[in-house]
Amino acid sequence: MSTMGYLGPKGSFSEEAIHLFLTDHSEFSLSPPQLIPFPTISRLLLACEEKKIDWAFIPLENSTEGQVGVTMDILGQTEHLFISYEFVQPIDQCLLTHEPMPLQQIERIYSHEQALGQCRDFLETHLPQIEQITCLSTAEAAQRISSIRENWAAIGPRRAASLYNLHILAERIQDVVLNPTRFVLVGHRLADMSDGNDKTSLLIVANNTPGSLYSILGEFSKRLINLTRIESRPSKRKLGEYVFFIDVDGYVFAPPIQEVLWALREENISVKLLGSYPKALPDETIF
Ligand SMILES: O=C(O)C(=O)C[C@]1(C(=O)O)C=C[C@@H](O)C=C1
Repeated sequence: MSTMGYLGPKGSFSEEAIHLFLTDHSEFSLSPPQLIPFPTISRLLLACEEKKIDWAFIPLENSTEGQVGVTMDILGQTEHLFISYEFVQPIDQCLLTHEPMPLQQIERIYSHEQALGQCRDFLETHLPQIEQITCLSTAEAAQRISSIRENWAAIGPRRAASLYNLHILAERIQDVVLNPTRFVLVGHRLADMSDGNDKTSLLIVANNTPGSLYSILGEFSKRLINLTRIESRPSKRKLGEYVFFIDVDGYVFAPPIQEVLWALREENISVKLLGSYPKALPDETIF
């Protein structure tokens, strides 16, 4: 039986998404993986890198709050991991308490930083000046408040309420109704080419010289390769130095992408392949 890790404990958005992902992907149905919760995304990815687990299912970005920095940084540092699938899941945030109570009675609010960020307007409007406590996941927040009978609240998934015996005081409190998160499944080998609807994720370290990013993007543009995402993260070496996460349409062994990789190598630009995998959503989908 294979093993698949996720950000736990039970009742996290990651756990909810992993179940839906597995239902959608029949290739896992003959022999469903054993699901293993991890307390942090770093530990999860490092366990996968060290081959203690076969797969890691991790959040990468959210439409409201943006990139999950830790996922991007560690994916950039690991050497033997590839993104094999992506999965997009709508996220509805709930306000969870022990029992029904007026909002004004809440004294503290616990959640994961992504969830707090996704509900910033709600918190500013309805719970200004309330102490916010950042937890390792939304489910960990629900678990923490469930064991202490204070006027504390957690923000997290609806399912966490039933698992941790909490009351749902408010639903869909995220600032934007459509609030999808993109998760990726990371494993040890490059995925095979699919039916032609693949994308390739690359990490590119641009030189800090005039026009460097422009010339990198030019290599894709010259070959009519469509870029679907470009994000930067600090290089962590020097203030103002960045690395770029670029997603492009196509499988990595497609000749135009191979030509770009050769051209960049000739310009001494370092490129790391993060994976080539089937796109989760058709191009025209607006979430
Ligand atoms: O805290 C959780 O429940 C998670 O699974 C993590 C996470 C994230 O890091 O993006 C997953 C989906 C939501 O966007 C909020 C939190």
